Amino acid sequence: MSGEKKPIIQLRDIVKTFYIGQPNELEILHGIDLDVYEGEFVAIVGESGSGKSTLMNIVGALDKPTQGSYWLDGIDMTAAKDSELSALRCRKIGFVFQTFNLIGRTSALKNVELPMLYNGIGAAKRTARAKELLELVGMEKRMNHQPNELSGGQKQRVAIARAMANDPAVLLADEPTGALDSATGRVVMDLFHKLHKEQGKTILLITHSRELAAECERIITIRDGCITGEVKGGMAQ
Ligand SMILES: Nc1ncnc2c1ncn2[C@@H]1O[C@H](COP(=O)(O)OP(=O)(O)OP(=O)(O)O)[C@@H](O)[C@H]1O
Repeated sequence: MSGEKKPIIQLRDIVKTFYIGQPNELEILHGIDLDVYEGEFVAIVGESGSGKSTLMNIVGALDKPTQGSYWLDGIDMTAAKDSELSALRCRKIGFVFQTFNLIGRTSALKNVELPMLYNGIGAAKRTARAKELLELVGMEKRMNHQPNELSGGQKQRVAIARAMANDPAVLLADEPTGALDSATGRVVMDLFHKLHKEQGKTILLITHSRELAAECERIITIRDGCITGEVKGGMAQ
């Protein structure tokens, strides 16, 4: 139907159990249902150990649920073979981690080019897009610097440019400001707002910060592996 928003992420009855040696198993997620719509900026909050990263790993196709179904941008991710998942991850998901996870001993530019290299994009196009993205995040003057020559906030801006490289369906950010002081965290959060507003990016943000979560459109609370609350944030109309 026209005017209706398209769900980008659809999770149904997601259960995740970890086997910690026979006969013990630990059920961490107990039947999560969640829809995230195209262009939404959603925060996931919850106490330490509540299952946020476990859920993110499933959404990011880094891990499979024990039970339930997961559709990403119209693709049944639970039916995808392991051999297909890495290509899907590369094209559909942009990851931003607390600890940046940039490749050392290579430039910011090459770091941003890397996901495009994996995606089979030619050298000239890769470099041009990486430069554009570094400009978008205000890092064009540092494109030849290696990660160890950058501040934490600068590293995170490069990591965000890298996450955007293949124009993913969704940006997954797991505590992206967790290793930054509050002023630098503010710059990074403003960058997510910019990508959301100007590029219409769908963003799923895990944060411990209730203040940052309150800036998003929707705030989902996870407690002991269940979604226990959902409220509109400051950005919601
Ligand atoms: N591979 C694993 N094997 C066994 N237990 C695990 C595994 N991964 C996570 N857990 C357990 O699952 C629970 C949820 O962990 P998770 O990392 O998802 O929490 P979180 O909400 O992201 O916490 P934090 O905010 O501290 O990062 C924890 O009790 C953790 O010990």
